[in-house]
Formats: sequence, structure tokens, C-alpha cells
Amino acid sequence: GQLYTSPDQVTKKYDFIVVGAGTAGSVVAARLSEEPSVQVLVIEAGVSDNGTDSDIIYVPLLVGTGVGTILDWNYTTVAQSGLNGRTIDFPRGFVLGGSSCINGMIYSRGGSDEYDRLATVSGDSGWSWKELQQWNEHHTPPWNDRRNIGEYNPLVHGFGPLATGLTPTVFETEQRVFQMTDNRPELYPFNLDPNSTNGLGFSWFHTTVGTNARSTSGLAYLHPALNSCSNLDVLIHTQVTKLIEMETNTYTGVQVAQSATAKHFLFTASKEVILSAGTIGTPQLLMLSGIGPAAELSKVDISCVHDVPDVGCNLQDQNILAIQWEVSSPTLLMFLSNETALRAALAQYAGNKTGIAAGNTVRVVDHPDNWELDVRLNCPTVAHIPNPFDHPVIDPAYLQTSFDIDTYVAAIKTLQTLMSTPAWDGFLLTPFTDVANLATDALIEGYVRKFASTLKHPTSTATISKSTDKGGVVGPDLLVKGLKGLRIVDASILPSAVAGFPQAEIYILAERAAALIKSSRL
Ligand SMILES: Cc1cc2nc3c(=O)[nH]c(=O)nc-3n(C[C@H](O)[C@H](O)[C@H](O)COP(=O)(O)OP(=O)(O)OC[C@H]3O[C@@H](n4cnc5c(N)ncnc54)[C@H](O)[C@@H]3O)c2cc1C
Repeated sequence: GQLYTSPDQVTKKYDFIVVGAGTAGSVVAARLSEEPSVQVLVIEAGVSDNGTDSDIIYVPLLVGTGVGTILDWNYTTVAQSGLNGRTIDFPRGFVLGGSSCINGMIYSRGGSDEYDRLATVSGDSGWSWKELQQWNEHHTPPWNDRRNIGEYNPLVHGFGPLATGLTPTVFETEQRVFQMTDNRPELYPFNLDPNSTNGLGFSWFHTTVGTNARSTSGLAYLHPALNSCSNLDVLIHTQVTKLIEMETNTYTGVQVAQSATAKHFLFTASKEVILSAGTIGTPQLLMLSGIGPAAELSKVDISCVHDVPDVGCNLQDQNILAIQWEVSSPTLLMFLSNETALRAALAQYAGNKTGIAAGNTVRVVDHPDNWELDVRLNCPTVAHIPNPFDHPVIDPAYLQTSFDIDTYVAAIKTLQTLMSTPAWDGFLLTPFTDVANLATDALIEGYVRKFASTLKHPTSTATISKSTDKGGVVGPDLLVKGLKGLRIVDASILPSAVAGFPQAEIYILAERAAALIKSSRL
């Protein structure tokens, strides 16, 4: 197929239009194009994933550096009263491949209960673990001679297009974690593989790194389909600005433009528009099209065509906080702050794709000697302003409930206990700065409000629910309730924050969605 960079290049007629070539959108588009009789167009607001900055995407050691660049929408939250009035950067991928190009690459499917909850909430057993576990990635060996026998379970990996693997370089922190699981398995259980039915326990990290480069939804799904199928076209640098009602209640048209002042174009799909613009983009686009909560829409002078109160509400996110200790041995942080060593590592990678740059080191890169905490939050509101090219108003309302704070306090206390086990003897020296003072609940709360931030896993702004439920935005088939021709396939439909890392669930969700569309529309 064709990769277009401007809407005036697109002249064909399409059966399906996918909005957003992100994590989910790339999967759906590639799967639909397997059927030669249908024509598929994907429209992506962001940039190419093969541009001059593409090292940021693909070199594993550069994980995290895409945030704040041209690959990022660069959203910011409104001031968060629960975080002492701070605003928080809220990154989302603005590139073919979406957030799978800039994320932290950690891959864990989550436990079976995660999927069974989706089945219960939607009233469709097709969303249960039993049915969904068939969609899988494939495990790749590391570039070096690290043997990973006993460190993962080959039986819970498969043959899907996405590549994952264990990190090739093992750090002292990891060795000590597993010593801890050896010493006190009843308290700190070893989990052979976080992709099994059990998502809990201490496991080796699986990352979306193939043998030596990041695997994205673009690389794993969209590019191979684009290269091999003439019935799939992709248009980048082009934002969908409005969904168009082509017949009563039937939203099979999209209006697009490259900037607020550029010419606007209309593309129509003979079968469906599939909205995969993500947790922020999807509700924003629905609301711009008059599909959303009437009261919110009237505040921004958009006439409400379909009053769907849950659009843009219920935003959930996970939270992160660094707890640091001074340590006795050199860490990766020292390596990363040594420019000569870093340059040499990147040169080695450029030469033959080996060396420390060829492996994901996300945990130690971000926070050398600490642990990360996930806290589920109860969050309202993604609102927006009418110009589609303005950023939406994002208010995750972090840490506004006692549940959030109580969870943090409990988590930090657990961590303090855990780090005082013998496995850390001789390695941890003193807690770093403020961490030394976390002796009471009140002091912990003060620390949390000062330093907590987003883990960048927002979901649930266009939630799935049973067909008979009044609430929610989509039914179990992911069609927008009460409308025709409009389906949502991305993180926004998840009923609540994922108990783990979301990308695996989003790839799986998109695989089943594509299968559903094929069986109902082809
Ligand atoms: C910095 C960061 C770190 C993360 N770390 C991890 C991790 O380690 N492990 C993990 O599991 N998850 C992680 N995540 C979360 C995970 O990457 C996301 O949950 C997931 O990729 C979201 O998939 P999606 O398909 O819903 O949206 P996205 O992948 O964001 O795709 C949405 C796409 O739609 C496009 N779009 C939006 N609006 C429009 C429009 N109007 N017109 C056309 N195109 C549009 C966007 O440009 C984007 O390409 C991280 C996320 C970020 C940002």
C-alpha cells in the first residue's frame, strides 16, 4: 500500500477508516488488510517512525528519551490540587506506532482476573482470559549469550508479530531482588513469568525489545502489512478533526486537516470508522463531533448531537514515585552520566547492534536504586476546547481521595520493610535525602504530594459496558452505543486502570476487536 503525507494524495475509496496508527490502530488496520477484498485507510496525526529521530524509538538504551520530543503530543495536566498545585507532563505518542514508540517497553499481560473483569463488565465471555490468551507476542533470545532458562516460561509466549524478550544485561539490583525471593518466598514470591495467569510476584522484566531493537506496533504490524498488501494505505501528518454523520446516527465520515488553517478534507468509509486515537484523542474527537456529555459540550459552545455522559469522564491513571537509597556499588546511572562511555555504547550499537545499548534497562535508567509504586486513582474528566488543534484540558485529579493516600502510605511502608531484608545488606547505604524522614504517615503523605507523578498509563475515557447498561460508551462489540458505523478500539474503552502494564492488554484487545470486525462485517 501507499504511505501518504498529505490528504490531497488520497484518491481511493475505502471500506474501513482507522483513526490513529497507534498501538491498537496499527493492529486493527493490519489485521483487516489481511482480507484482500477490503480497502483500509489509516489516518495518523503524528510523524513518521522512520524520520531523523528514529534512533530514539528503536535503540533500547534510549528508552524514555522520546518523551518531550516531536514524537510526543506534549500534553500537560491542569494544576493538581492533590500534588500541591503542580501541573504534570502527560506524554502520548505522536507518531506512527503511537505510544508504543515512546513507552517504557515493559510488557506484562496481567493476570487472568484482569481479563475476566472485562468479560464481566461487558457481559461478553469472549473478553475472558480463556478466550483472549490465544493472542500473543513471541519471545526472542537476547543478543548476547545470556541464558534465560528458569527465568521465563516459554509456554505462555506464542507466535504473534510483536517481539518481546528479557533484558540482556543483569544488574546487581536484580540479583538482590531474586535473592530476596529465595530467602523469604512466603513473603516475596518468585513468579516465573508475569505473562502467565498469575500477574503477581517478583519476575524478570519482559520488554518489547526483539533481539536488539524496540518492537513497536508499527514495526510488528503496520509496516509489514503496508509492504505486502495493496489494500492498505496510511496517511500521516494529518489529524482527524471531526467525525461526520453521513446518515442519521451513522458516523462513517471523517473530516481531516494538517493544521487549523489548512484545507479540510472529507473521507468516507463504506463500512466503518474505527476510532483508535487513544485515551485522550478518542474522547476529544467524539466531543468535537457533538458526541459527549451535553452539559460539558454546552460550556464550550458545541451543540450536542448525542448526549453520552460518560465520554471523557472516568479517566484513570497509575501513579509513580521514586524512593532512592545511596548504594555501595556502581550503578547504571554512573554509566549514563559518563558521556564518553555512553557515546561508545551508542557507536557500538550503530556498528553491530550489540552492547549495553542493545538492551532495555528501563528500571535502572529511570531510578537507579529504587522501586516504583503503582497506585490506582479515581479520576474524572478529560474536557476539551473547540479548536481540534488546541490541547484538551486534562484533569486526572491525582491523590484527591483518602484511598489514594492510604494506598501510597501502605506501599511505602511495605517497601521500607522489604528493603531492610538481608538481601540488601552491604548494598543499600542510607536513604537518599527526604526518604530518610519518612517515619510517619503524615511525613509520607507530604513526600507523596511533593513528588508523585503519572506512570503514563491513562485509560477508561470511553468505557465498555453491557449492551443493556445505560452507562458506558461502547457495548461488548466496541460499537458506540446508539450509533452506527463507529467503533472504538484503544485504551479508552478499558473499564478501569490495568493492574499491571497496559500495552499487552491493548495489543490483545485490538487483536480480538479485529477478529470481531472481520466476523461481523466481512
Ligand atoms: C512515556 C510512556 C511510557 C509508558 N510505559 C509503558 C510501559 O513500560 N509498559 C506498558 O505496558 N505501557 C506503557 N505505557 C502505556 C502504553 O504505551 C499505552 O497505554 C498504549 O500504547 C496506548 O495505546 P493506544 O492504542 O490506546 O494509544 P496510542 O498508542 O497512544 O495511539 C493513539 C494514536 O492516535 C493518534 N491520534 C490521536 N488523535 C488523533 C486524531 N485526532 N487524528 C489522527 N490521529 C490521532 C496518536 O498520534 C497516536 O498515534 C507508556 C506510555 C507512555 C506515553
